[in-house]
Amino acid sequence: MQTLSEHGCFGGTQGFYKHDSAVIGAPMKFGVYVPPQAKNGPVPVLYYLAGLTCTEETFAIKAGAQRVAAELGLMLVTPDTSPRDTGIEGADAAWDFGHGAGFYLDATQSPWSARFRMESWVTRELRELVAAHFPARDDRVGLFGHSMGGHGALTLALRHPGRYQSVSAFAPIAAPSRCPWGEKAFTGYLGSNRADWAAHDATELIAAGGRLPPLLIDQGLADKFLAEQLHPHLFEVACAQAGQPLTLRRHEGYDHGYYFIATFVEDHLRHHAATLLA
Ligand SMILES: N[C@@H](CCC(=O)N[C@@H](CSC=O)C(=O)NCC(=O)O)C(=O)O
Repeated sequence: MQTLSEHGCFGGTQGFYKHDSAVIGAPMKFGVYVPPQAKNGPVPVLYYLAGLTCTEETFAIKAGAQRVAAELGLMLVTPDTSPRDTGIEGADAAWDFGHGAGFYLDATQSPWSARFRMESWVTRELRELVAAHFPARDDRVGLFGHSMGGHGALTLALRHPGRYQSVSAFAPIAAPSRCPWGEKAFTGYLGSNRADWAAHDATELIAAGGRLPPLLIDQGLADKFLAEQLHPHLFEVACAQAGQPLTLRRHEGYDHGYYFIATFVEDHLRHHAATLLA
């Protein structure tokens, strides 16, 4: 593991790192905020999965989460959103597919399947790396994310029961099989058989019996992607029918960006802390 940079932040350290990923077969970057409490022993860890076009730096720079993470004693881990510089033809052709748009799944379709293995990287390899190199409690791990990363948080927690003790999302792509972003990504990464998509669709996974810890989701009502891409109402119905506890908060005047996330990020950290620090 290579340290790219480290910065003092609210008594802890915000760092950015790179390692040679075996599952992806290429270097991968990630950020870690280590709170001051980690000087006294391992602390709970909260993974944040970012959205389309973002990097491992976006949340660390824009969300302003470190102050509350330092108060609560939570480590924050921010993975990059895809492999980079893969050389795969078409990987830079669009902002919603390929580089910066890994969708937190392991692609099954060539040529993407050779490198785009974000699910294995985030849930297994990166987690083992963080547990080995940072004062992290691997038995107290939460997961949240935004948009594509909100989809990732919901689906990875559903696909790996018991691995994440707390889950939340900002404006997640909540029914990806039924929106243009998800249809494009799933066709490219998983193929055109829609039956294969359900295992990566949070709404379908809940309907099929998947369960999560009580969920917090925030959604801005001035979000330009809400009507066409996000479909939280479909996820809400699936949760209600399944008895999945969900607090879905809709906020007038908030769009899809990081001003929205910065406004509500403290609530999400406290939601996770209530479980991870209990
Ligand atoms: N380039 C796009 C806008 C891309 C965008 O809005 N990305 C979102 C995530 S969208 C879903 O995953 C984001 O988080 N961007 C980073 C930011 O700093 O806001 C366009 O042209 O509309």
